[in-house]
Amino acid sequence: MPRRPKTSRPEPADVAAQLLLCHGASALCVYDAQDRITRWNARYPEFFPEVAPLLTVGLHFVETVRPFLRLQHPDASAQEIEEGVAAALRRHRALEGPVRYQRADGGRWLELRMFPQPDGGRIKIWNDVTAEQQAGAAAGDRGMLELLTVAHVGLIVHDVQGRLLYSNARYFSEMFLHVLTALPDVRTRGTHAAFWRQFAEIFGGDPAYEALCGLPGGGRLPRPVTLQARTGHWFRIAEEDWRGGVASVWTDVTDLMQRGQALQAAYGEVMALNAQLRDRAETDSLTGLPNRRHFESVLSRAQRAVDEGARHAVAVVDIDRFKSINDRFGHDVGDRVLTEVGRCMRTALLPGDVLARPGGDEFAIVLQDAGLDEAAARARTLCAEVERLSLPGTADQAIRTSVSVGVAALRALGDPAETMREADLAMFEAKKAGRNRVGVAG
Ligand SMILES: Nc1nc2c(ncn2[C@@H]2O[C@H](COP(=O)(O)OP(=O)(O)OP(=O)(O)O)[C@@H](O)[C@H]2O)c(=O)[nH]1
Repeated sequence: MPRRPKTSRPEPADVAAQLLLCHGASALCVYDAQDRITRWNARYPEFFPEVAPLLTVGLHFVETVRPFLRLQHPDASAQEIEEGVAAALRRHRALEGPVRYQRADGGRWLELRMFPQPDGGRIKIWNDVTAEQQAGAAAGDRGMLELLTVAHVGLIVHDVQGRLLYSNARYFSEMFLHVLTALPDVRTRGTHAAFWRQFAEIFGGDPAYEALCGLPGGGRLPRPVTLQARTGHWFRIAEEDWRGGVASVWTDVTDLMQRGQALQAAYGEVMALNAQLRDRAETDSLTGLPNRRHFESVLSRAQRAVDEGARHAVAVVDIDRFKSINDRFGHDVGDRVLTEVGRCMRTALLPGDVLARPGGDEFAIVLQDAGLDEAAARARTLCAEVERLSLPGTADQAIRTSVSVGVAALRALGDPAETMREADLAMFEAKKAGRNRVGVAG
């Protein structure tokens, strides 16, 4: 469905007026700050026939009251009429909540609402509630409707033909405006079905609103929906069958949604912190390599893979005569040597190999996809790379170092700790044989 251009957005107050201009069931009259009539809809003169012949833009409120009072009180003096007019003007200006009254001529029962406008003027809306008032059975509903007038939900009821029957002040003054500011043309479409149809047209393409587009003929929502108006407010809308028509209840859930989002953000932060803690618990802080704990879980995984047919080997690496580096250059330089040897070996290994620093000047490796020969060859590469490493010790003296390595192959259904001990022994053999070399277990 094509979207309508949203360039000529009406002002909320204007939209409010438009809404009632189109809803046949209500009379609407707009007054400026000086209580002069600026707009009205077709129902207004129908509701107030005595005003009809006078109606012009700029007609003052009191001019609408005077003829009515004269009609109702033909024997009243001019002063009494003027007192009545003044009282009516005071009520007009002081009106706040909805008022339900019967016209003094004994005709319609009306429910009057006033919506103050930013320019100091006001919109007055009258609903004809005669039928409801007269139906004895409706007495209970009336109480309920009065309750809903002050409730924190928006309520709108459409009759069996889909025409607006009732809307409480909250729905109209607060909630509907959030949506209506985005609806450019409500004038020609007054029914419930038309509302949803237009709603779908405007918001089509947005998944939250797509659900609404699927309504058959704009009929009642099959289940409640929560959606965000273009103003940022969130609404939960639930619709129920009501005497052949539809009752729609709009609840502003902005607060709830914002709290939910804040909660979700906090949950995300906690999860990120947990991940950080887990990382820290498994990382050697000096070299950034996996620590003993991490290595043990990698070793167990490698053993399980070998049990299932893979070929992996392990290696134990020990820096040669590391104590003397510490003694000659200090502990800080010793630390840097550990870090650099670690970095050098990491670069020399294959990406799938896992290099860890379990502690001291010792490293441990799981060599992926390697039998004993392959493992020994990769270990010899490590020795050669570390031997080439040159690190600044003092101003005039570079540090050269080497490593001794022991390798062993993981055996299917074997004990990985036992294999590590074998690699350790092979490393000691390499040390005994003169260092800077590889010992092979078995
Ligand atoms: N700078 C530094 N030194 C450490 C660290 N952990 C252990 N060491 C030192 O590393 C040295 C290990 O020495 P050994 O393995 O006993 O012997 P070596 O000097 O390496 O000699 P060989 O192993 O026989 O070649 C000890 O002096 C420890 O104090 C560390 O985190 N930083």
